[in-house]
Amino acid sequence: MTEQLTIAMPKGRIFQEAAELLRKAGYRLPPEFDDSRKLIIDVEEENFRFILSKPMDVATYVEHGVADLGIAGKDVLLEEERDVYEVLDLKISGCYLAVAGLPGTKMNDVAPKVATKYPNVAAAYFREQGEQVEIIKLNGSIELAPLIGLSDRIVDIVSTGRTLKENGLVEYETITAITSRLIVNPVSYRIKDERISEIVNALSKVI
Ligand SMILES: Nc1ncnc2c1ncn2[C@@H]1O[C@H](COP(=O)(O)OP(=O)(O)OP(=O)(O)O)[C@@H](O)[C@H]1O
Ligand SMILES: O=P(O)(O)OC[C@H]1O[C@H](OP(=O)(O)OP(=O)(O)O)[C@H](O)[C@@H]1O
Repeated sequence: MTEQLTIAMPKGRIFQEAAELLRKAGYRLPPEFDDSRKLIIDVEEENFRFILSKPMDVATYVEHGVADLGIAGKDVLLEEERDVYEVLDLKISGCYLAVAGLPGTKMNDVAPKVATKYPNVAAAYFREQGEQVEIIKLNGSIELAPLIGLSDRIVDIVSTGRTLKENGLVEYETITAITSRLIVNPVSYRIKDERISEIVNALSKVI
């Protein structure tokens, strides 16, 4: 009997693409994967336990070792800097992080404000540019901030660009490209190396 692997999956946008990739790699996932409110799904045949968490929390479960593996957006990994190994770029859920704002505007000379869901990434980016900014943490609808005068700029995810366009905002700088990654708990990586290598190899072939 092979040892069980616990895999933290992000609910939301990444989930379907990640499930599709696992299926392509030859893993048989039950119908619950397609339509269920369950947060733990055991797949006995593969000896997998899937836990379904918020995307921002995947790396937390993996760092603490309650999940051996996880699938997380690079944006989350940059923001949280968890103690996990990033072993594979799954090349799914592609998007990028950018600085945006109202067109034809300059950042305020005194204490310019930047609204974002990614305060660490944004602070590091502006520090590297030698610009002192005040970071305002928001949890969503980031594009609202410059429209309503809360901030001069935002740092947010852009995918199709539709949200920026429909809100009359423009992109000023691209920070970095984002895809989803396979992450591993460092202890699991040592003690469950065979099973983990197996899944990494299977996924590598279908990326
Ligand atoms: N257009 C996009 N907007 C946001 N995230 C995207 C986009 N495209 C791909 N992603 C990836 O999906 C992840 C976020 O997924 P999702 O939007 O389902 O979660 P969330 O932001 O926690 O959602 P919620 O709005 O429920 O809090 C990001 O970490 C990123 O890697
Ligand atoms: O370039 P686009 O394809 O328009 O995608 C980018 C938008 O999608 C995300 O928001 P989400 O839909 O997750 O809502 P949120 O603002 O509540 O986080 C992101 O924060 C942008 O607002």
